[in-house]
Formats: sequence, structure tokens, C-alpha cells
Amino acid sequence: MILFSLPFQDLIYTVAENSENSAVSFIDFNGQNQVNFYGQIKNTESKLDVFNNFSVKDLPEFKNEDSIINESEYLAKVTDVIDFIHENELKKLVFSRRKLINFKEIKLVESFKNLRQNFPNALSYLFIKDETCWIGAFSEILGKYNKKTGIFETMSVAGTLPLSETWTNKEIEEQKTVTNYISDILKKYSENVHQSETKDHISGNIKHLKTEFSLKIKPENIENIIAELHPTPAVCGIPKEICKTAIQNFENSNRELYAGYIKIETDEFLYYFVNLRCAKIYKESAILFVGGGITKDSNPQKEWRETELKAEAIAKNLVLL
Ligand SMILES: C=C(O[C@H]1C=CC=C(C(=O)O)[C@@H]1O)C(=O)O
Repeated sequence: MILFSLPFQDLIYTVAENSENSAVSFIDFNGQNQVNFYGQIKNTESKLDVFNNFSVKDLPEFKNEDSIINESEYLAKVTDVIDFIHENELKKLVFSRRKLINFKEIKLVESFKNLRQNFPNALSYLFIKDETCWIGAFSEILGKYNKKTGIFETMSVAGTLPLSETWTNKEIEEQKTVTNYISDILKKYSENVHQSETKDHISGNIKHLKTEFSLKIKPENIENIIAELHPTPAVCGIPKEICKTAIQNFENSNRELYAGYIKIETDEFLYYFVNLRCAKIYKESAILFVGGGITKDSNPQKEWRETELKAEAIAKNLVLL
């Protein structure tokens, strides 16, 4: 079962599970595994209560305690990542960690409702399938294709600060790396790539820098563009392959669906949302997945604070007993 809502839309949708067409797919970070929801996308209308049968008591217990690192372990790892960045002259590498929250009970539908209310510009979702349950809300679009006009949109979102703070060179350069990476790929598909100014992008308690792109493409190029874009340096790093391998070595557990993407096909659009600010739910615990772009100018303590802020953005919406 799945519930989701699209950016700036009031309706809550589900997938009817009435045909073999995949309407919503979660693709993991490595592009190797998928969770698919087949059938027609339909409005849940007022029947949301049905979803209160979503129960976590049948979910497995969380056992992989080794995947949780504490603050001092995180600081040591980020110091190693910075050394690696210097040695390999990298522009950016995204390092992530998991944060454990324990509870007796979680009200999943209420938590989902909180997320969609507090992240109106995001794709918000909640699903349980085959003993796997995830919840999340984030507003970064890896791709949005308008089937009628042929216009493809994407964005570069990076750099993180609390709302009240002022951007420094570190965040500006970090976001530029993502912008240049995306721009170089898009130029292969059109001579007319429109690039917006870089603006603040609010996401709950924090802000990011965002540059938007649009271009007209042929429908047969969509999947190629997505395959080239993912994972962008907003979630991986540059050069992509070196960073993918380094991430596996530095992070002591698999990212699973975190930093992957969510494909949704409606009558009008093909959407690809980046799966950040998300949590995997277990029987009596939730694992929050949070990361940040590390550069040669990173301060490990500030990076820790950033992951704490990102974790809080999800955690404060979870209704726990
Ligand atoms: C990798 C994450 O955020 C990305 C998206 C926005 C800002 C980011 C940053 O400032 O590092 C990251 O690139 C995450 O939230 O786990």
C-alpha cells in the first residue's frame, strides 16, 4: 500500500494495484533494486482511514546497530573523507549516516499528514510493501517531463544552512559543482537549455541553493538523461564512479532507497523525485537517513550539525508514542 501527494497539490493519491503497469517505482541509490506499485493512480478522497490499517507490528525488528555511528565516529569519518578529497582532488563527496529513533508505537498516517503539511513543495509518501516501510518528503526534482509539450525540467539543489544564516563560499561552490554537472549533461540533449538564477529553496527548518533547468527533449531520451544524471553530485559526488566506490567504503551500510529516486507516471507527466529526507520504519524504531556534501572546505562539526538539522526535519513530523 502506498500514499503520496505531489508538490503543491491538495489531493492524496494511492495506487489501485489493478493492472500490471508500474505507476510508482522507488529505485535505490545503486540503481540495482526497485520497489514497484502497479496499477492506476487514484485519489484516496475521504477514505484515508482505510490506511490506518497500516500496522508496524508485523515489520521486522531493527538489528543492524553497527550501521549507526555516533558523533565522534562521524567526525572522524568526515575528517577521513576530507583527506580523501584532498588526495584525489575531488570537488565534492556526499557522506551520509543513519540516525536511530526508538518508539513503542508510531502513527504512520498522521506522520505522513504532518510531512505533507510541513513540506508543501515536496513529494510526500508513505508505503508498506513486503515487510518494508518507508516514509519521506523532499522537493528535489531529478526530472519532470511534460508529455504534451516535451519540456523536461530538472534542478540543482545543494548547500544547507538554517533559515537565518547567510551563504558562504563553501555552500555556493558546493552547489555550483552540481549545477555544472547537470548543465554539461543537458547540453548534450539540446542547444537551448534554459537555466534560472540561483535562489534559496526552503525545506522545512533549513534552506538550500537551487538552480532550475528546462529544455525540450525527445521522449526517447528521457530514460537516458535520467540514467546520466543519477546520482547527481547532490547525493553522490564528482567524479561519479570514484565517489560511488568511496561512499561504499566510507559508509558502513547500504543506502538502500535513500538518495535513490522515485518515478511516478501520471497522464500528463513523468516525474522523477530525489529520495532524501526519508526514514525506514521497523517494528519499534525508525532509521533516518541523512547526508551532506563534503568539500575540502568542510568543517566536520558543522557537517554534523547539518545532518542533525536534516534528521530533525523528518523526526519532528513523526507521531510517536
Ligand atoms: C544528501 C542530502 O542532501 C542533499 C540535498 C540538499 C543539500 C545537500 C547538502 O547541502 O549537502 C545535499 O546535497 C540529504 O539530505 O541527505
